[in-house]
Amino acid sequence: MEKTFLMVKPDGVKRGLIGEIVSRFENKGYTLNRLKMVTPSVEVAEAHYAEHKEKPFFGELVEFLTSGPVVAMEWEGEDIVAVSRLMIGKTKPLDAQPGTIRGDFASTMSQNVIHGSDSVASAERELAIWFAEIASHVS
Ligand SMILES: Nc1ncnc2c1ncn2[C@@H]1O[C@@H]2COP(=O)(O)O[C@H]2[C@H]1O
Repeated sequence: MEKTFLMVKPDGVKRGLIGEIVSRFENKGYTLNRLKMVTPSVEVAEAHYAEHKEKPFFGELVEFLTSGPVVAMEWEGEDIVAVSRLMIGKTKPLDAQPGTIRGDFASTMSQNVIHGSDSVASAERELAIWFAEIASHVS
């Protein structure tokens, strides 16, 4: 069974969307294996967004992710990586279809409520960051 890493970002937590987001994946039939609410350290945020290190918005990404508590989760289910990306919707607000999480709740590219791994390899890498190897840095 496939696993993925999903995270309610600080804006989603502040706006009271944890229950709504968790419900969508529960209603879909997926299994929530692990969940924790933490304010990420800069180290964890930088590790999570390592692939965007050279992007002009990297600093903004890290600053945003460390701005408050997030809900980090491991979910499991058939084809969950691809299906959860469909449920999350596109990053660009103009492309995010109504009915998707971002389509329904996000209006900007930078504060978009939820993160979901984009491949099985990313899911493994991100789950290791948030739940194992450097979990001691998550304060
Ligand atoms: N042009 C951009 N400006 C600011 N943030 C961006 C831009 N493009 C992508 N992002 C953010 O980068 C994040 C990378 O992964 P996420 O799925 O968490 O969500 C993405 C967006 O929030």
